[in-house]
This record gives sequence, structure tokens and C-alpha cells, in this order.
Amino acid sequence: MTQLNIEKPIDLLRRLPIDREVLLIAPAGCGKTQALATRAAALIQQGSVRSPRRLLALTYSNKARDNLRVRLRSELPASAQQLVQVSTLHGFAGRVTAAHGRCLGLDMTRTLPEQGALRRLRRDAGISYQNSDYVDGILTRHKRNAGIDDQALLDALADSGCREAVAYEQALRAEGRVDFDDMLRYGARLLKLERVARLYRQHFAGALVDEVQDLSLLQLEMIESIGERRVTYAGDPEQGIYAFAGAEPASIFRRLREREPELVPLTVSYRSSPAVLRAVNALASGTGAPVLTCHDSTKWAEDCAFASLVSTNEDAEARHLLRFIRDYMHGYPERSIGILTRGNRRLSYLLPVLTHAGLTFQDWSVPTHVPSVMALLRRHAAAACADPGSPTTHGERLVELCTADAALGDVTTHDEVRSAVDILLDQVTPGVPLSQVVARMPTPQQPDRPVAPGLHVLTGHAGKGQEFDLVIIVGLEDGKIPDFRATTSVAIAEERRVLHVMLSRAKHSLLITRIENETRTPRWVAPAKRSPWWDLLAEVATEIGARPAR
Ligand SMILES: Nc1ncnc2c1ncn2[C@@H]1O[C@H](COP(=O)(O)OP(=O)(O)OP(=O)(O)O)[C@@H](O)[C@H]1O
Repeated sequence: MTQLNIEKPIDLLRRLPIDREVLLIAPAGCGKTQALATRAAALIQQGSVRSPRRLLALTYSNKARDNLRVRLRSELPASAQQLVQVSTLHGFAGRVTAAHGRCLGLDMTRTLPEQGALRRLRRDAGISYQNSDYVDGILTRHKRNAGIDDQALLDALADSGCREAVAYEQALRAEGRVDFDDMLRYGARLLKLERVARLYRQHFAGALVDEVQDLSLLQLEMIESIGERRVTYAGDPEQGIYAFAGAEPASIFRRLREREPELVPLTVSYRSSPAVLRAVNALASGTGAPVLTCHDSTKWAEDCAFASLVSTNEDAEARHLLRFIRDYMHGYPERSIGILTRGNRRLSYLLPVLTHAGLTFQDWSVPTHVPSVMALLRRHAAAACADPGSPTTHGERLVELCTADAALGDVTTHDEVRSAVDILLDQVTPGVPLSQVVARMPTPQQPDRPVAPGLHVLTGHAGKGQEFDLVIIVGLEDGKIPDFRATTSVAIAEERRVLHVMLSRAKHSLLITRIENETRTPRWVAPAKRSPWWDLLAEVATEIGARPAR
């Protein structure tokens, strides 16, 4: 493996030929996504890629895809910006399945996962909140094995002894449906067919892949069969937080390193202030992870801070946070604030308080807040509701029109549109038809800014690859961070990485919170144990009280 310390990494990326495989490996905020955009621009400039259409850029989530699009815009000439094919892995696998699924004998009218139907099948198969982690783990593990066909999959599930997984899979096959794991499985299986892989190989001159630590080996094989050695990979082992969903960061990095790519390490943070890096480095201490240094500590204003807040209970915390957030928004109206949690329960205290005080926020778990989905719904609402019909008929028509308008095989958008329409249909009342409900949805954020100024509420997982001026991490108690379901040392290590991802989303400032007493039921309040990582962080934080400083 070549390790280059002499040449500046970015200059090297600009110079390397397209058939030199590259692995960009760096801690959070060191510019991996930006460097991928630089590499894309360089490949086009070198003439290695005849048309930007022939460059494939893959990410894991929709937000990461939007983020990469924005970065490409900053590096590419206007004529090329829209042409680079930026997709999520699921979206790309969906596109391959939609185009070639017949080769596997798939029912082509059902090659996109339908969330409603999948929920029904799961319920009927006995998959519930209590056993879903266990059953999903078994399904995901088996489905991510590229080599097995449908019958072999059923046999393997039967051997696992998990009745619910077998029942679900049988029902899925009986209805000719696919779920999200199937999308990847079929996409990968199709790309194992030389005649299919050749088509994509010939079309795409090169590929860029962000967040490789989230890939499964099956997904990596899918990319390899298209890109061969003309791929630039970017990732960070410390941000591997999807092992529960089948990601295999250790195997992925091992396999990539065995291929002897040009290893391009990036080592300084462009994202975070020294105050934020103090927290990130405190959490990393003792894990062997590299210590992050700030690219230019003089550019950060004095008001950057890392603070901790301890409250007696959830209500007190919500009140403190309301004051803090109001103050911050008043002082810095142009900044973004991300409230990050590990789960939703704590939000049931905080969000009503914010709403009651008139603060608006973008809830990332609600698909009606996804700008691309909102744009589709707005575009087609009038046509979908033009003919007489029930709200459900209008809703179905709206889903059809939006899906037809989304990119071919864009499974994630399809799924989000359907979930959004379900939510909107709940708001239809006798005097307020669906078209009107769509019309009164909040205005989409600026499309060229994946994170707009103002308040955002999201989970640590959803925040991956994103950044906010201020990050507030709520609920550093044992059972929340780490999640109570993490019982093995491997699972707890992944929880620490989730916290690392949350901390490292912050640019200027960071606030962590915990409560001393937790309301388990309206009549049962129990002492809350601090997170095992609280002391480590609190030691380097400034403690704030009821009237916090910025
Ligand atoms: N060379 C650079 N000069 C100035 N700013 C940069 C540079 N590279 C990246 N940045 C900025 O630093 C921030 C972090 O960059 P980026 O998101 O690319 O990092 P990353 O390594 O992909 O982070 P993560 O792993 O957390 O997703 C962004 O705001 C980006 O605009």
C-alpha cells in the first residue's frame, strides 16, 4: 500500500489517474465528502470521464446524497452539476432491479418495496416491537448473503429456527413483493450476471463511494462489479454505526486494503471548533482513534463552547433547553441547531414545550419534511385531486404520479412519498381536501443547503454525514446512550461510535444534557444513571445552569 505524506492529499487526488483505486480514510469532518467532489471534478477535467453522466456517486442515505450533490455543485462547472449520477445504494440497486429484474423472474409490477404492505406482512408473521430486533437481525444477515437464491434463503431461515422470519419471507414470496434488503440482494445478484454487469461497467467510467464503513460485503461486491478499480472510496472506521443493519466495517476496510489502493489519509478537521474537538477527542481517548486537530483555530470566534447541562427531570430539562435555544436563535438567527437524540421518548417532553413557545423545527423523521418529497407532492397534488374521488383514491393517484416522476427505481423516494401521503391523509377533514393539506405543508428549505438555518430534530443515525452550527445531544443517561438493548461489548462499542458521530456533527458549539430522575410512568420516578461516557465528557465541558451562557 502506498502511503503518501509528502504530497498534499488534495493535490494527489487531482493528479491520480482514473484507474488508480483510492481509499480516503479520515476522522469526522476532515473533508472526505468534499474530497470526493474534488476527485469528481478532477476526473472530468482530466478528460478521463467523457461525460459527467458517466460518473456514479453512491452514498448511504438520502440526506448524504443531497449533501454530496451540494458539494459537487461547489466543485463542478454548472454544465456538469446535474449530470453526475448521485444515488443511494438502495436507489441504485432498485434501478438495476427495475431495469433487469425479469432476468431473475421477478414480478416487475412489484419491484419497489411498499411500506404499508410490508407492515401488514410483518404483523401477520408475528413480528412485533418486542421481537423485531431479533427477527430483523436474522433476516438482514441472511438476505445480505449475495450467493443464495430465494429457495436457499428460505432453507437458511428455516435452519435458523426463527419461525417469524420464515413466515414473513414466505408471505413476501407468495405476494411477489420485495423489501429493502431484497432490493440490495437482487441488485447484487443481477450485477453478478456478467451480461448485466458489463452494461453498467461500460456505461460508468468511474465511481465515488462515500461512508464505506456502512457497507456490507454484498454492497461492496456490487460496486466492485461495476467500478472495478476505477473507484474512489471514502470512510471512517470510527463512524461505523450500522453493524446492526448488516454493515461490516472491519471486513470492508480489510478487503479494501488488500486491494492495495492509494491510501489518502486526511488528518485535520475543517468542520469543528477547538471546543467541539475537545469533546470528540475526550470520547476517543483510550480507543486508539486518531486525535483530531483543528485546521485553523484562529478562525473560530470566542463564543464557541462545549457545555454540559444537568437537570432534575425531563420537564426541567425542557424548560432549560427552551431558554437556551431561544437565546441562541435570537443571537444567531442565521445558524443551524441540531437536537440529536438516541431515541424518541425524551422528545415527547421537549417538543411540546418548543411548539407551545412558537418555535418551529424540522423533524427529520417525518417524510413531509424531506424537500425532494415535498417538491414532488406539491407538483402533482392538483392533478391527483382533479377528478372526483375519495381522499384515499386521490392519495393513491398522488403516490403514482410522484413515483412516476422520481428517478427510475428510486426506492427511497417512493417509500418516503407513500409515508408522507399516509401522514397527509390523516389531516384530511370534510372541509379540507388532500390538495389543500399538501398546499399548507411548510415551505421547503433551500435545496442548495441540506441543513437550513433554524432548529432540526433528528436521531444520531440520521445525522450521519451532516453538520450543524450548534449540536445539542439530549439524554446522556445509561439506557439511552448507550441504548438499553446494547448488552454485548460489541454492541456497546457501536453505541460509543453513535455518540462519536453525534458529537462530531457540531461546527461551533456543543451541548450535552442528562437528567437526574427519570419519569418511567406518571406515578413512578426513578433515579437516572449517567451514561458511562458522561464523566469523560463533562470533565472537559463547562457546566451550565438554568440560565446558560452561549
Ligand atoms: N479543503 C477544505 N477547505 C476548507 N473547508 C473544507 C475543506 N474540506 C472540507 N471542508 C469543510 O469541512 C466540513 C467537513 O467536510 P466533509 O463533510 O467533507 O467532511 P467528512 O470527512 O466527509 O465528514 P464526516 O465523516 O463527518 O461526514 C464541511 O463544512 C466542508 O465544507
